Amino acid sequence: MDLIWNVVTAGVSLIATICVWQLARDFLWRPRRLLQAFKQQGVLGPVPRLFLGNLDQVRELMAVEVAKSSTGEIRDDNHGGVVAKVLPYYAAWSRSYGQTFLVWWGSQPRLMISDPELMKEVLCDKSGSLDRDPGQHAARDLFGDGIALLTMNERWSQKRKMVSLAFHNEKLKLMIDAMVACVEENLKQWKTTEGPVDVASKLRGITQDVLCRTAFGTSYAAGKEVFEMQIEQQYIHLEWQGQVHLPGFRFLPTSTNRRRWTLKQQIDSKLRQIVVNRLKESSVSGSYGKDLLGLMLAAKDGVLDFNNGKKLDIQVTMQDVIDECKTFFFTGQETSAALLAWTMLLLALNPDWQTRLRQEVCQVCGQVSAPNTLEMLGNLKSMTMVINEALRMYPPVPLLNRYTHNKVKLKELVIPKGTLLLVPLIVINYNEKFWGGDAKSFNPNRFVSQQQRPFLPFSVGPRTCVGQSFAIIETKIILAMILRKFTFELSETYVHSPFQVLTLQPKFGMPMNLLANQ
Ligand code: HEM
Repeated sequence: MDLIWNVVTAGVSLIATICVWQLARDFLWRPRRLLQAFKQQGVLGPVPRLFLGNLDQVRELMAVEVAKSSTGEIRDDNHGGVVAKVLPYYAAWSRSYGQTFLVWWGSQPRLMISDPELMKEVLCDKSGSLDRDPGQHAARDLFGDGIALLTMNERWSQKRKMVSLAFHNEKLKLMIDAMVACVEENLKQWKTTEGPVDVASKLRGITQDVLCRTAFGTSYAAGKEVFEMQIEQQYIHLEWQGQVHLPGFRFLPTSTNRRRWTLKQQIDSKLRQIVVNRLKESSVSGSYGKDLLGLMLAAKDGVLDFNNGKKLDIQVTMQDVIDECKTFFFTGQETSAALLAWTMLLLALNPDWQTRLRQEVCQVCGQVSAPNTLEMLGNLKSMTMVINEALRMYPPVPLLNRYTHNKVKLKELVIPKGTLLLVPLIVINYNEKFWGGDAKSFNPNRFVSQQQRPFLPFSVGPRTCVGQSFAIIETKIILAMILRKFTFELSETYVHSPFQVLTLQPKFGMPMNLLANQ
């Protein structure tokens, strides 16, 4: 008995010693060593506190910004405070520590990089040293092992090739009619008589429906529950981001973890059902279909041909298909819905541009109800300028990150392994050096001609957005059809609070008054 007791005591003591040693290493020695290494290179930042790092200060700065939001704030069309609202800690600490500074998320060092040259160097890296953060467990619930979270290995590269096939221009052309029909149906539900309408949530409904029909060939009803659960996952991810977790915490049966596991299991099961339905349909029709889901199933069966007799070098499993479905269910609609909502805000605040765009749509479309060819969409020149200006002022993905898997040298700066590099796309969009003295104001004319400026709303380099063309086509169709049908004004109740969950959302929705056009 004594022997067993002694063995158990020794085991427990050993585990406790290892835990204490790991905690001391992660929260004391390593931060001290890294702080010193950065300081010697002239990189400074706010003083981190034991255990939390700068997290409580970040949370406090964000709460202050949200509390400042008011109904009258944006009426003068001055968007100067957007960076401070979206990244309050950037606004506060770049003033004291410069463009490149260090913050601590618990024991993780995060290096803010806002010099455009360095940003591009980071995003274009193909060595594999700068890649996805392996610690994003809550984000993994959302994307699974889909391409958005895989590190840039051969598997990622092959899968990326596979999904990119679904978004070639030839494929996109075939989606246009389905998009138009879907938007038409959705806009019938938009009422002009019921007071302010939250266009942000309505737009999300449209982009979700468009994605279900065009990429997955399924009804909105089949996808709706998945979207709702993904929104919940997104908020869990946000909560997770604001906390420090001890190693192994994600395996404990806390209420949040139990909810995470349930959501994951339910989403997997709903998506599996969509896939099984397609398999049943294909056994009758003899084809998987040419949309994203069809291509993935063809790849799973090894019959996907890259048009030149080449097949995928990797094996695609059912779980791979489900994980890519998760990735595209999320990335394929949240971002476009955000872009549309911010574009509508800017057009509501600038009625002259709203009228100009409406006239352009009528002129380009003539008798047809919507721009339904790539040519027509290309002819919407003023709309392209307005969309670019919205992407500049309210980028749906305002902040990117890359994790250093090895020690990395960027210009003169040596960055230790295990640092998260923060790349705030939104910051360069308001830099007067590139955009002139009116960078804080809405001025689509700045996009009349192509100029060499750092403008990266869809990122750059190997991980650039695969859905960019799909997003632009969809945005133009939806906006054109709304403009034809309605004139819109911002409601008095609108509270301006751009807020990053994963994408940039209006925190309190976007209520607008809709007036039916004659
Ligand atoms: C206005 C709309 C959109 C914006 C602003 C946007 C922006 C971005 C950005 C900035 C990235 C790069 C992330 C990084 O470098 O870490 C990205 C990646 C991605 N986007 Fe988009 N996106 C949009 C729409 C879409 C749509 C409609 C789809 C799909 C139909 C999509 C699918 C993806 C995927 C799968 C990735 C991950 C690519 C990879 O990691 O290899 N996006 N997007």
